[in-house]
Amino acid sequence: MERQAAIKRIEELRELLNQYNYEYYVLDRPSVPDSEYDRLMQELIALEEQYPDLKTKDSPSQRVGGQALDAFQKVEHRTPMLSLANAFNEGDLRDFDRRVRQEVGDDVAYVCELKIDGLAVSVRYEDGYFVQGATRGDGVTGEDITENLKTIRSLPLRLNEPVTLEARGEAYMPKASFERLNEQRRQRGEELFANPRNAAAGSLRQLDPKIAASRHLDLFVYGLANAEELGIASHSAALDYLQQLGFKTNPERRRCANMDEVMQFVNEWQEKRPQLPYEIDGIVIKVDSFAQQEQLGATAKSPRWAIAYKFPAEEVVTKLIDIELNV
Ligand SMILES: CC(C)(C)c1nc(N2CCN(c3ncccn3)CC2)c2cc(C(N)=O)c(N)nc2n1
Repeated sequence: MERQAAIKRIEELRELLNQYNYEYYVLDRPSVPDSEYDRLMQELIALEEQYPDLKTKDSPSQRVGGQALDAFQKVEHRTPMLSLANAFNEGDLRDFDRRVRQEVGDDVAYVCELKIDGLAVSVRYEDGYFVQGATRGDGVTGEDITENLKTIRSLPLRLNEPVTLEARGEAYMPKASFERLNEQRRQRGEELFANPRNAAAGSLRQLDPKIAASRHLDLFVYGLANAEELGIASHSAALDYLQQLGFKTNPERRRCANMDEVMQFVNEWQEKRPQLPYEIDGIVIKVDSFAQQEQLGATAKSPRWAIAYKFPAEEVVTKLIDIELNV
């Protein structure tokens, strides 16, 4: 194909592949079969090989994984990635609620989110383009896993607006991908992954992005590191904004007016947890208003405006029940 035609065709392919990718991996509503997506991707890769100078950093072809790295570079997080204090029962949550109200008064709302059992990551965008992704690490210094994160189809390579931001999220391996991967490893006599979290961590620590691409990881974003700079007033508004930009946010979040509604959400998801296509290990509860978050501040380790309610470990409970019932 001659150059002018190639320029036009590459542009068409990019638009199509980005749209199909968004429908399939973010909306979970594909409009074309995988075979069509793969065919167009192969055509794009061939044209970019014929005209390498036409390849751009947000091209969908970046998702199949490039050269293997020798090592991961270190990345200093501009804003530290804090930890979360844990709650193990309703009493702990009531104590948290009391401390919050003592500080900010009774007019407080919470946002409840499923606590995805994966690996916390930070992703930076400049003028709308994905430029760097890193693991949480120790909260201050993480590892640059940009090339591996590009293989996560629900991570936009370019946002719907040309904004500069840093988003935080949880990379995870869906249960189905985990079962398929362990079945493959079983057949090859390889060591199995104990759970989807370990599998996701092991996959993102691969130096060869083609291996990461083969693991079908996914990502939910759950926050902005620089929300106040962007003039956003609450956590709910930040999540809505992230969704508008093209990120995948978890749909099962709920804004609660008090701790009774929070407990309802916690109990509901403790029951419904097995039906989810991914593993969760609890519920994260956050004060919604950023002004109130500011008032509450953070300890050296974790915010005073958020807490993680941890579910009892699922597998241990079932094993114990098995032993009891099948003695
Ligand atoms: C921004 C804050 C600090 C409030 C925050 N921090 C989180 N985490 C911190 C501790 N993390 C951590 N990881 C490893 C070692 C120590 N802490 C792992 C992420 C969140 C994790 C999830 C999730 N998993 O679904 C979520 N919906 N919201 C979060 N929000």
